[in-house]
Amino acid sequence: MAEIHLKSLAHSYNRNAEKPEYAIREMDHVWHDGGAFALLGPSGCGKSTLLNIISGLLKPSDGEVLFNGVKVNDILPQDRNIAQVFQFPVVYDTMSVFDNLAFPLRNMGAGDAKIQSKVSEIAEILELTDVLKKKAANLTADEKQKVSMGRGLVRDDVSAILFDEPLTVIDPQLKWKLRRKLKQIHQKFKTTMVYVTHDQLEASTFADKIALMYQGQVVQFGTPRELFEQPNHTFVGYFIGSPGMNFLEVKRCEQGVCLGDKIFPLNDLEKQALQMIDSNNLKVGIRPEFVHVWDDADDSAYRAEVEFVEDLGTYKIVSLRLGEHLIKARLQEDQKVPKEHAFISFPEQWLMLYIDEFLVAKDDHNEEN
Ligand SMILES: Nc1ncnc2c1ncn2[C@@H]1O[C@H](COP(=O)(O)OP(=O)(O)OP(=O)(O)O)[C@@H](O)[C@H]1O
Repeated sequence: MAEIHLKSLAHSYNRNAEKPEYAIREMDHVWHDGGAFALLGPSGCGKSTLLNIISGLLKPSDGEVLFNGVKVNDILPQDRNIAQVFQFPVVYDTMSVFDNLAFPLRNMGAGDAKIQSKVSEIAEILELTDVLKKKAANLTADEKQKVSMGRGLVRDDVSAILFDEPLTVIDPQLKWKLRRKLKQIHQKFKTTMVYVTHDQLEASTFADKIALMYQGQVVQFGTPRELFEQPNHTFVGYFIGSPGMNFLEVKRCEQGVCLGDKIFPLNDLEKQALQMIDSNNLKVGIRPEFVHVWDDADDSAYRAEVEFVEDLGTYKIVSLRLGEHLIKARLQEDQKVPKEHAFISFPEQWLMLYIDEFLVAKDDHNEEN
């Protein structure tokens, strides 16, 4: 197992072009030894590129990849001791399921007893025991992908296991089950695992920590809760949550920042940041879950017009018009649904200030990044 450090890493597929474009923009990132991580982000943000750089399928144009402090840039993929599971099954059709699973172990010279016990163990977890003797060619697509995953999981001496959207071809029912199984496997073997996905639910159920990528960089690395409660960039706010965070453009005013004639009070750190950074790109962000919706006026509440209500079964999302802004609020099942207008307020604790799209921390306890 290994700690994987990406040091001043950058990658361009057309580095020699007059104006090279960077799929990975310079970044530093550490995947700690033994963690279960998700690499989450929209299509084209650079997830697969990053994974292929770690496994060695791609050589970065700049920077270093370090495994436990040792530079591996020039080490071939097969010598990096990494297992990689791809989006589509990679199995040997002519071999039995047992032989497919045994393949990585035989390659490393494992003895028969070890092969037998590891293959049985992994087959049992992935519910492949009944098909061990079957030819891989005769399996369903789901089963083939389980075999592919099993081949990634069967060795316990790997530095890391990289999963590149491994559940794409899997039936939705089984997807959920396999995610739980992967989590169990991680808890049992504690191998460093990096799981690429563009699905936030998949990332949150699998990973202890999520690296959210945007335009070739990791913009936030934290627990699912940290990404939800304190998105450190407006993109994280938009991308995480369903629906995403509300952002309101605000202006500087004497007591803090203002939306029309309403003042959003700031704490000392936020005020300091506002003084230090000379920018008028100012936004406040609040999650729909934290917007309070009232029937009656109150000093701190804004009157907003109800535009529409979406009923999502166990909760409702109400869209409220406040001047030029459309604000979404999440109402619990038992909450009264406003008809034409409502009063909304934003609890200070959950109101975040963004300057030039970056969060101004409310306190000094910076999360490890
Ligand atoms: N082989 C390649 N040659 C040139 N450009 C590439 C190549 N592979 C990827 N790119 C570009 O690099 C950027 C990052 O792509 P990458 O596939 O890493 O993103 P991704 O986040 O994995 O996307 P997806 O979720 O759609 O797979 C994109 O702009 C893509 O067009």
